[in-house]
Amino acid sequence: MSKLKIAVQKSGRLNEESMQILKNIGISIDNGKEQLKASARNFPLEVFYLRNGDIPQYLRDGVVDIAIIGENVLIEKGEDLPIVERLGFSKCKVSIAVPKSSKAKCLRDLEGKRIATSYPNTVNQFLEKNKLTADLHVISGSVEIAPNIGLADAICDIVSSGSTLFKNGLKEIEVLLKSEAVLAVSPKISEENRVLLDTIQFRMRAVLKGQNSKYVLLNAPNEKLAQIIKLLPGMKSPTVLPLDDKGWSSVHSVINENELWAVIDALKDSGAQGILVCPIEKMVV
Ligand SMILES: Nc1ncnc2c1ncn2[C@@H]1O[C@H](COP(=O)(O)OP(=O)(O)OP(=O)(O)O)[C@@H](O)[C@H]1O
Ligand SMILES: O=P(O)(O)OC[C@H]1O[C@H](OP(=O)(O)OP(=O)(O)O)[C@H](O)[C@@H]1O
Ligand SMILES: [Mg+2]
Repeated sequence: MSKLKIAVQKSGRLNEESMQILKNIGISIDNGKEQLKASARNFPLEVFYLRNGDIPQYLRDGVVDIAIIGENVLIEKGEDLPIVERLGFSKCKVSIAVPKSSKAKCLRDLEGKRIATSYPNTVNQFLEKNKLTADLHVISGSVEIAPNIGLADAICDIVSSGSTLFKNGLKEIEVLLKSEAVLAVSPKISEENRVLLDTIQFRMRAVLKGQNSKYVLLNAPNEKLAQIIKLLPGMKSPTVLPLDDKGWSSVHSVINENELWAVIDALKDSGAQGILVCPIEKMVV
């Protein structure tokens, strides 16, 4: 029987959450991180532990069928590779920053200047689009130090909380792209393995949808029910059950996490009491 081959980052920021997603979709991996390759016990899946930056080439060559990878790395090295799922973690930006004392306020002020980066293709594409030229210095890490040691006038690197920029006396002047972990696919995946991928994607969507939603239970006086139900769309419509206390009902529904607090405020204003919010593990719609 054919096995689906998935690449995950061997170690680093993506590893833990990538393995957690596989666990959440019910796949248990024999612990073989040291072996660089491991098999799933209960699904036809092989896990390859690789460097994030090497994964686009492995996908292109068909060495692996799918991968959990930073979108920024795909934009830098694998724009030809399709993304089939956005996984919602490792969110970051790729930005241009300059020393706080610099007069440069936007990309235009960097014409002819030196930019240090680990993302040369991303920077070059952006410069070309804006009809600018700059002198790129490609370095593989600790990019934020480059202006302080006189190597560059600006940098282009990953920004998340902004604390690395702050600690190095830099300010962001341009966001080139926003990134998160994604599921990417090899153009060489076989038909047989695509069927396995469909199963993985179905399960991942159920987990992601669950993570973005909350199960809400509340008590409401019956005369306020109509108003309260209007605030709660639910998966189909809210469940309404009578309470032992005559004149009261229990209302159950599902709410998107982004809207949660606004809806709770409205529910309270409409007379809802005893509001409980519970996590949802999986949600199949
Ligand atoms: N500070 C951050 N906050 C959020 N996400 C980040 C941050 N830094 C990196 N990432 C994301 O996590 C991915 C992996 O980053 P990490 O630093 O672990 O590895 P890397 O050095 O880019 O890759 P490699 O595995 O090739 O060594 C990045 O490609 C990016 O998508
Ligand atoms: O805005 P912040 O929250 O400070 O995050 C940004 C920093 O995080 C990443 O480095 P990382 O810690 O992964 O180290 P690395 O350069 O060794 O990969 C990235 O290269 C930035 O330096
Ligand atoms: Mg890093």
